Amino acid sequence: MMKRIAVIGLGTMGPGMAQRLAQGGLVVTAFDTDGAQIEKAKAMLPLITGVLDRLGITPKPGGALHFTTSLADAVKDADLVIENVPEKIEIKADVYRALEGLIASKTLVVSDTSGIPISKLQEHLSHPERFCGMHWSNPPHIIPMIEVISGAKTAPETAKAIVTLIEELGLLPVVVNKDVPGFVENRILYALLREAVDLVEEGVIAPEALDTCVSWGIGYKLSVIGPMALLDVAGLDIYHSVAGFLNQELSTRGDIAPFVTKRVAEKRLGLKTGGGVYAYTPERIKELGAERARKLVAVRRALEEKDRT
Ligand SMILES: NC(=O)c1ccc[n+]([C@@H]2O[C@H](COP(=O)([O-])OP(=O)(O)OC[C@H]3O[C@@H](n4cnc5c(N)ncnc54)[C@H](O)[C@@H]3O)[C@@H](O)[C@H]2O)c1
Ligand SMILES: Cc1ncc(CO)c(C(=O)O)c1O
Repeated sequence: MMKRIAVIGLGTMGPGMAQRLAQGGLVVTAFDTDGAQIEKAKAMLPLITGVLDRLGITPKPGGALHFTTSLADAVKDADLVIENVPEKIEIKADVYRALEGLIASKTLVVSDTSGIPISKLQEHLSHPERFCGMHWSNPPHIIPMIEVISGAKTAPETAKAIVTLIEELGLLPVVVNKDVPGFVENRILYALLREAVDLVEEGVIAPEALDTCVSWGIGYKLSVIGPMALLDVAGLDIYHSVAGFLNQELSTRGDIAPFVTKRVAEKRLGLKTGGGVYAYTPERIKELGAERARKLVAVRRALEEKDRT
């Protein structure tokens, strides 16, 4: 049974992930090279714990969350190290190299990478057998599904231990069988986002209308009926007929749409810069954060409701 977990990198994902683990009874120590990120994480905790409370996730005894500015302190006696630094191989590799002299060879290491192949990341570890992917979704304290991805050199017991940890937390492990870029969730998400951005860029629909179309149409339905089950609901004959002409019409671009590259070049990145697809005031960002957390909690409670007998 794991007891001590180190979270390396706070940012967007780290605070929610660390608190969720702590409330699962683990002793978590979070480290970030940027002290401001540690302060920001501490300031987020009341909101995060409030949401976990509304989800009915009561803190298990023995859990704790500490913050440190020392990597060595963070990983001391850790059973598991969760790497959660930016999605750049070179930054991740630097962390793995720094870990080598600080952790026991039995300590498991996972990456929250959104889609870098685990086998590629394993090239930077002297003990690749103890490394796998543990891909959380944002916000990590609310979304229960976590992908577990083995690389070519991952020992089966490593992946099994991560699956067991996720189950013991009352979360939903999804084992991805092949170490493909983007794994499963993000391949589906990025196919959808590519199509959505192209439709907006081509003037087929405005961003707000697209969001309404997807959130209150297919998004709503998919939260209850998964894609493969939906094939049976719609009828595979319907899919066969529609895909017969539609598949050749869908976006297959291999580059990134100017709609996105333009905004990135102008540092219009979204909530983190006050504007991206939409414009936001600081007050609106706070309102949206609370509103979306409340709605995600309500939807999750509905989805977890056991079928009424
Ligand atoms: N943002 C998402 O929606 C999301 C969801 C799931 C997974 N991920 C993945 O999780 C990882 C982190 O994503 P994020 O959005 O939290 O990133 P982020 O850029 O918001 O945060 C990364 C944090 O790492 C810190 N950092 C940078 N170098 C470091 C180092 N050497 N040691 C310790 N800390 C360091 C930064 O100061 C920052 O606080 C990425 O691989 C990302 O693809 C992101
Ligand atoms: C746009 C985007 N990219 C990556 C991820 C997760 O790796 C997410 C998410 O978790 O929501 C995302 O929205």
